[in-house]
Amino acid sequence: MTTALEIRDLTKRFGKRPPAVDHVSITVPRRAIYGFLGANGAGKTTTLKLVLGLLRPDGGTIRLFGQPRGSATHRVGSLIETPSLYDHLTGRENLDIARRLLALPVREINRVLEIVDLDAGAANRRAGGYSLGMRQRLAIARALLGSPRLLILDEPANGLDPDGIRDMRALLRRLPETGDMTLIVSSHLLSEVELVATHVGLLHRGRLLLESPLEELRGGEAVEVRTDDPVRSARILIDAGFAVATDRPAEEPLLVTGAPPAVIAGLLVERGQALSHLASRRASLETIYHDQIARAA
Ligand SMILES: Nc1ncnc2c1ncn2[C@@H]1O[C@H](COP(=O)(O)OP(=O)(O)OP(=O)(O)O)[C@@H](O)[C@H]1O
Repeated sequence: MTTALEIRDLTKRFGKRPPAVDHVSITVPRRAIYGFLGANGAGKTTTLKLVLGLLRPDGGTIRLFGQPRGSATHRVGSLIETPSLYDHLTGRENLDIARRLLALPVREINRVLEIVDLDAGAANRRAGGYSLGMRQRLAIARALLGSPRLLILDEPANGLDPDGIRDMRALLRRLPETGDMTLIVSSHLLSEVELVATHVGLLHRGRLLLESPLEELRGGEAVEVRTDDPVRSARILIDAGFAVATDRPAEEPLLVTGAPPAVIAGLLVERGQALSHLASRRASLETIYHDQIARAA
């Protein structure tokens, strides 16, 4: 069995508005770090809450490690929205409450503290005095109690300063190495996801626009093109079936995907466009993201 999470045709409506999650199908392979992307309101949190059983779906199925969600015996750890901690208790005491509820041995606390890199000094201080980054790490430590095989983190880097973001990145990279663990990380920070994810899924207005291993996605080259008439050049390229990023500042070169540089140059020159710059660039997740959103519009 190689799939940690398999979602088919999942739908969730709130009242009479268009569905927040609209026939979404997602496959997360085991041991993946799955970057779940989408703008604010795309439906990421709703999807994750459905996976966790915090909301009831209107349609569709969710399977965890090959079993229907409700009967899955594997523990799923999660951090959804801001961590709720007991501020008057120390980090260690916060973990101990959760540990008792799960009937786990005391040594479990040191294990998870070590993974999230909270040292004894920090663990013995009151959580109320923690920085946001430390709070996030403590909440992740709590989610790791009992060694869940699937860990779901909703925007774990939200609100963190650059140091906090760097620490979180290192932690996310480390997690799958701590055991047979699969990670789903929702985020709108594309550059962050790019640095940690093995797979990405892109949600847009409740629909899944794209799902792919990150490497496959980035395999496509992006080509920068500058001509004396970028609007006309873009039209020529789009009409020829190539993707042109449409949301870049006018002074930036056009960014084209879907063909090698020579083909793009050949087409533009053939159509009378004066080419002043042509450079090949590895497509960033940001380019791919905006390209996909533009296609869906
Ligand atoms: N409990 C609720 N009642 C009504 N509408 C809701 C509820 N929860 C979410 N929604 C709506 O569903 C849509 C998707 O929201 P969701 O929070 O899942 O998006 P998201 O991708 O997680 O965005 P964000 O990054 O802002 O958290 C939004 O239009 C939101 O207003």
